[in-house]
Amino acid sequence: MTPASPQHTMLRIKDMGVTYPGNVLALQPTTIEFHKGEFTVLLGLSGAGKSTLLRSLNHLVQPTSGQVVSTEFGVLDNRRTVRQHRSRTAMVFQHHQLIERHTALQNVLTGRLAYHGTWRSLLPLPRADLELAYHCLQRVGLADKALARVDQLSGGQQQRVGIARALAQQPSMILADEPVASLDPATSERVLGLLRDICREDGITAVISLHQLEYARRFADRIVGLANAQIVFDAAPALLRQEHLNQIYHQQENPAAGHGQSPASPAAFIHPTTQKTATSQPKKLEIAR
Ligand SMILES: Nc1ncnc2c1ncn2[C@@H]1O[C@H](COP(=O)(O)OP(=O)(O)OP(=O)(O)O)[C@@H](O)[C@H]1O
Repeated sequence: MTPASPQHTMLRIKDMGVTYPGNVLALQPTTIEFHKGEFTVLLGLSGAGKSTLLRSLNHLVQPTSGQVVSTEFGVLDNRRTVRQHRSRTAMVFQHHQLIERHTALQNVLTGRLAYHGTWRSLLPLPRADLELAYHCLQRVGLADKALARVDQLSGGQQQRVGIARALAQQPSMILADEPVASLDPATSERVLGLLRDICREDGITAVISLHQLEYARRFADRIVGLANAQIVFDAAPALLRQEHLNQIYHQQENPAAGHGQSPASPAAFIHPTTQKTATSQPKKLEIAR
């Protein structure tokens, strides 16, 4: 696939910051764009702010400053645009969040609920929804498990049901928060490969948080590295060097420097498409811990 270009911006984050109650600064005011069809991996230590950034993209976490702007629906500053944006933004969770006693097909069908009003969703869903749900299960290789209860499926199969449910939503964007954290390495690779291939085929913009650097290198079109509540790297995987990893993982070149302080050198922001390098001086961090 041709790398996504800036002209195909899906979502713009403008000076968006998140401070949780208790004055916990989880995300410094951040400006970043996500492009159509791009598979972006968020990397960073635990507590760096990956989930906060990811979940604020559809206001599952409410930003405390700045804006999220959807190219399709506009600024997410009212319930209507948030609802419209969420209807086209599917989520994949670490622990699947499936209804265990229900079948795979029933779970995938819940991906259609965003398209129906509250009252309509109490009734059986239309046949077209059923066919779409089955097709989504076929795409993740689980057509033969459509009528199996999900608590009888393996962890990897359950996550594939989670992906099928996301696809049933016919999303333009998928947000996946550590989707392979509970899976063994072979299953993780299969699930991530499947997700990446489907997103490519359908031109879905994906933002995925991961802990595994090797998967980020292998599957991502773009890596966004976070440390201490701010972005310290944003570029294609091929441009990720040891110095950037030191920043993301807080490894100080000067061992006398304290662990967890802000990076000593400017962070690299290399546009994944143009591969031009610019530098941005990291702001001084004042993070309540
Ligand atoms: N609901 C909350 N209330 C208060 N503080 C929170 C809340 N959620 C997260 N935090 C704090 O915000 C910071 C960023 O957390 P976040 O979950 O975004 O990090 P992360 O990089 O996703 O970590 P992990 O990889 O462990 O999931 C952390 O200091 C965390 O303790």
